[in-house]
Amino acid sequence: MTAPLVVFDLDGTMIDTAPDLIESLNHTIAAADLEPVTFDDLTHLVGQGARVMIRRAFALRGAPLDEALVEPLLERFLAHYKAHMPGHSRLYEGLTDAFDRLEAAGMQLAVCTNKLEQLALPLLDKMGLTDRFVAITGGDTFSVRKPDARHLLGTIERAGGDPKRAILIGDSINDILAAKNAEVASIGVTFGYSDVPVASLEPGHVISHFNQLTPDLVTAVIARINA
Ligand SMILES: O=C(O)COP(=O)(O)O
Ligand SMILES: [Mg+2]
Repeated sequence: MTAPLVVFDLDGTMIDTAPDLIESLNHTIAAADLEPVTFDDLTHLVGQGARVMIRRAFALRGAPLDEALVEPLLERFLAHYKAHMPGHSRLYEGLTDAFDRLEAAGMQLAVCTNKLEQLALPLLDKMGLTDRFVAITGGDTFSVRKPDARHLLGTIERAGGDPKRAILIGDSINDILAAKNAEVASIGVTFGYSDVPVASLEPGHVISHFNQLTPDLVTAVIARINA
């Protein structure tokens, strides 16, 4: 039988990237004289990748955004983020111990993030995580991204997994909706960047620390969705 596959979101789930996202976004929008954003703002801005984050920051400030400036602003963001990577980013507590437990139980790990590949791949590398995963997909790996089911299903396919024996661990509506759209099990984490309580999105289960992420929990939440 196919090994169970545990698919992780990146920003706000495995890695606390908020300080770096905020710094790079503020550097970007400063070019248009927009006021800096805060962590609370970020929870409304993040989730659909850097391009959408920039667009949402302009909307937040009520500033018109000239379409011709979107790509130059994105380049400004990417250059700043890459130059400072890994910046202040840190793994959430207990993540690698959870990886060890899941792997020891014969489970495989993968990443499904809306972060662009050119940011996600080097960041995972710098955080020493790349070798853990059988597949890593970003917001531009396919023509669609979370919450579209095809992003998650494409990730599971690349990992050689089975959607009925997979689970997505994520912090935001894009994750939980992608899992629901794909009819894949899900676990929401409370410590990420959701602008609503993750429990209100009705994932299969909610955890507040990675010490709660055990092989038994993964097996139980997957079993429940197939019942
Ligand atoms: O960078 C984003 O906007 C979202 O990234 P995530 O899918 O890893 O949370
Ligand atoms: Mg996230």
